[in-house]
Amino acid sequence: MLLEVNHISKEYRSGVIRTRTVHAVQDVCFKMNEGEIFGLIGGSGCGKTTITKMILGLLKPSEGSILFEGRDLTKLRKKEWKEVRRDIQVVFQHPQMTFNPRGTIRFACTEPASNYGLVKTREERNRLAEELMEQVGLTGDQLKKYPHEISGGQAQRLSIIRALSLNPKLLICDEPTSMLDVSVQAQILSLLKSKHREQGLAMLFISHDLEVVQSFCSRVAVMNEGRIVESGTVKDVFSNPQHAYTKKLLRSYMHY
Ligand SMILES: Nc1ncnc2c1ncn2[C@@H]1O[C@H](COP(=O)(O)OP(=O)(O)OP(=O)(O)O)[C@@H](O)[C@H]1O
Repeated sequence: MLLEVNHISKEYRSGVIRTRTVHAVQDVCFKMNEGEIFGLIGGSGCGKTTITKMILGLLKPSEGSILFEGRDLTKLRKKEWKEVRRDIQVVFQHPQMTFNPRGTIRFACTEPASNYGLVKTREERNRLAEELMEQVGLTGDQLKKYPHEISGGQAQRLSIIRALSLNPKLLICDEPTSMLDVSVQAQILSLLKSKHREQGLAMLFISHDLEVVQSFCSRVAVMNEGRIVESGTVKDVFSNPQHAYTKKLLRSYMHY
């Protein structure tokens, strides 16, 4: 088993005078096999990003455990996290935000591999940058540009390819195509699919785009108000939804 999310919950407390508790994630469980593409769907505010942040160690669950290859991520020390984070990479909705705005594309491409000492010399960095650019169909002269000077689709392709330069076992895709127009979406999905095939990459694919999830994922979990209300193979969930919320979600998608 690659990832086991066991009964995790997360509460946020906000407000100073009138404190308010938001139960963002409640008793969520799911498992992912090596090389699997697992979809997480649900409406806005249902807790998808909170789950992502907990898997990445950016937030600590209030309860529960997250096992990655059998290691409990909620108990790792900072130094141990650096090792694990090489195996768990993430692609966000807004790729530009993941790049340092003052660094060139050349710097952005090679930053993760440099941080892990995979490329050391200037020549190695340049070679890697050119290789990565080629893989996403960008030309060498774009290496001198800054992140804001390339298109959203180009930036997303780069953020994927640079995350994959570390050869991770799990890629978390948090709404990776929702800001892009349809033709660019297709390019991103085909890039992800080919990496899944070539590298046996597992993906946790978070999206509210049911069409994409249906064509891309093998299993899916449906979230509503912080809880998983239903999960199963994409085929079963989409053809025979059991929970009222799933039926409602699918009705708007395929006139169920
Ligand atoms: N830092 C925070 N403080 C207080 N409440 C928060 C915080 N972050 C998220 N929440 C609340 O927790 C709930 C879950 O948020 P989360 O961002 O995980 O949902 P989501 O499914 O990713 O939503 P979206 O699709 O809109 O990004 C929401 O009600 C949100 O308002």
